Amino acid sequence: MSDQNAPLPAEPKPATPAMASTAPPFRDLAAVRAEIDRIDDALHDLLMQRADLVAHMAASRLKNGAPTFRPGREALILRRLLQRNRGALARPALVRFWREMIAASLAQQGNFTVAIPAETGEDSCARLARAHFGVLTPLKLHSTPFRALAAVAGGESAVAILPPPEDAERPDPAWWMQMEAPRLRVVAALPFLAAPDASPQGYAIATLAPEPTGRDRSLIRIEPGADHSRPRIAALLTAAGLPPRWLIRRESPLPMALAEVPGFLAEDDSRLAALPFPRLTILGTYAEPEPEA
Ligand SMILES: O=C(O)C(=O)C[C@]1(C(=O)O)C=C[C@@H](O)C=C1
Repeated sequence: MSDQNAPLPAEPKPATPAMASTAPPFRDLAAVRAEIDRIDDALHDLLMQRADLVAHMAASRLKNGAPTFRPGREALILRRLLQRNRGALARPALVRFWREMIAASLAQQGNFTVAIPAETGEDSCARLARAHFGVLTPLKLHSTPFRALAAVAGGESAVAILPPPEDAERPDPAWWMQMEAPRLRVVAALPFLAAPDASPQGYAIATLAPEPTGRDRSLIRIEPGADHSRPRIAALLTAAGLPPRWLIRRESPLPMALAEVPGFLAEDDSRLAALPFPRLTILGTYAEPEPEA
């Protein structure tokens, strides 16, 4: 037997059937479509099983009164799937499918609406809310970000999606300056799939306890002292082991700064104790977004 005809070493077995090649050598269109129908049936069976499990979880009080919306758990699900994603399925498509699926299971577990401030523009909160909570989740429009926050604080909506903070001076206080923390907390940065150095296009705010995911970021609001310029605040945070990814400062109606720092920051974190600011509030902690490509 020549080398050419020698039996080939066995192909390494895929770790799971899902990782097997999905492009068998079909010769005619009808055969490919029959295979697609077979896969659709299998997917549908699994989706029904998933929905039944969620229904069981909701009905059996397995969650024991815990909130329906678990942004940390959602981030962990998506991270795990993105990690195992292979072949032709694009990462944005994968995230799209699962966001719709998760939105469906949120809807299954009770009334779930998203509060957003009325606005226009391509990067609007409505577009982010649709991308994150799917096309069927009801969006409730409010005249201002504060009213959207009040709807969440009052239990009318489960979550608000608000625009990213900007340091441009405006007559009105920004939402982050008046947000009632820790009752309200930033629980997600959107979109979840983003360029590694991109700033979030919006934030999700809810009345939830923080949940670490292993790779998180935290938002801290600082009421600075007289000698705490923006560079000085950045230097103090860095010296304390909390180098800001970004930092903004507003002067009106009161001097206030907001910093995003890497990691999951708890109220009792020793790094906070050393900081000399008159007041510091953790506004939230959330999963670091995953890279698009
Ligand atoms: O794990 C839960 O607690 C669920 O409610 C299930 C589920 C999901 O569909 O996977 C739905 C909503 C939560 O935000 C997180 C996860």
